[in-house]
Amino acid sequence: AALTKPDLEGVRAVLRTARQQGAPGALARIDDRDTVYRAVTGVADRKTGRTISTLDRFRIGSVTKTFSAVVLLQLVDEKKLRLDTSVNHYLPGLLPDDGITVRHVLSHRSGLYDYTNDMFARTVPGFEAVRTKVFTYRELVKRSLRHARTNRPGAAYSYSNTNFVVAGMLIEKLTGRSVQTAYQDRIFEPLKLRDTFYVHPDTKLPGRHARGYLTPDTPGAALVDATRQTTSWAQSAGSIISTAGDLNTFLSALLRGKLTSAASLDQMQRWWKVNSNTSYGLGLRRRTLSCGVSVYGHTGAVQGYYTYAFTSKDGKRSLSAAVNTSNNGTVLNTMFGTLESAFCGKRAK
Ligand SMILES: CC1(C)S[C@@H]2[C@H](NC(=O)CCCC[C@H](NC(=O)C[NH3+])C(=O)[O-])C(=O)N2[C@H]1C(=O)[O-]
Repeated sequence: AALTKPDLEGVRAVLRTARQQGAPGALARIDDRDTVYRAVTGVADRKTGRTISTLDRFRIGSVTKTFSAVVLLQLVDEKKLRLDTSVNHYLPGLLPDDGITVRHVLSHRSGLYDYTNDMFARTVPGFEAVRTKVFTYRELVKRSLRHARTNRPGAAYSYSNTNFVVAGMLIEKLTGRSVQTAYQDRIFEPLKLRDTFYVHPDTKLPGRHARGYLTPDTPGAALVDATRQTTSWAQSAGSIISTAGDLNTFLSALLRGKLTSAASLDQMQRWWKVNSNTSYGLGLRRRTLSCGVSVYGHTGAVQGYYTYAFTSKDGKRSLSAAVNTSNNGTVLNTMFGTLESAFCGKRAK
């Protein structure tokens, strides 16, 4: 059934609320077939007061995981990788359990502990300790393996950044090139995502961008400008920089079958139930909204930025929304409302 018209006023109201709840700036862009809707409120830069724009680039956090999953599914299409084969077959000796397969990793069912739990237990000290650090993939996996696994391979969903660090290692091993080259050659270039970059370990966001502000754990404490960081703690799990428009192009192309075979897109959508309205496939989330419409994409949380990037089943309507703050659960929850307004339209009065 055709979607009801997006409720742009509803999106604007959500962004205003997010700003009242502590986001310096908020933006949203809906691409609905050939119609573009834009909404912004607040500032990209608290010092200069520059108004935020949907043209501003920002860190997309774990929306990066969908890009990494797409590259690996393209390698499946090229017969270089099998989803139900052990990770250790491709990366001998990496993991302590040969039973962990590529599919377990991409669906957060490997049981590998999330090293960021330790790293960011205390938000600002944790961030300051790593913001200029450069980690190897192996160092990050090693941090994870200091802990017991959360579940037997395949037995349960347990979100872990470690899984998409392993995904990055698989990409580099199987292509013989960096993940930056893989993203650029396989996704950014073909889709002409001119505002999308993987610059790790450079700390700067290229060109026009929103500055990101980390909310400290202490209520009322001043925001911390977190814009400059290597994001080396994240890499193939969370280091891509993009814009709302490019993310909409990416997710629409993905769901319209432009990036992988139909068989691989089906594999990405073999859903594991996370809670009553959310399921996870392979680097892809499905959210079922109050109006019964399901949307497909990912969310992201990286110091200074929250992102929602989702598209309809046929890829014809996409919404990306972002705020330039993080560690503010109220704002993260409020921003879910952009999905409701974009895909469910005006609430029936
Ligand atoms: C599951 C999530 C929300 S968390 C996960 C990943 N981001 C991280 O793991 C970083 C978490 C620390 C970020 C930091 N928080 C703290 O330090 C809290 N002590 C902040 O808010 O800036 C990402 O992105 N994912 C989101 C996702 O997939 O939606």
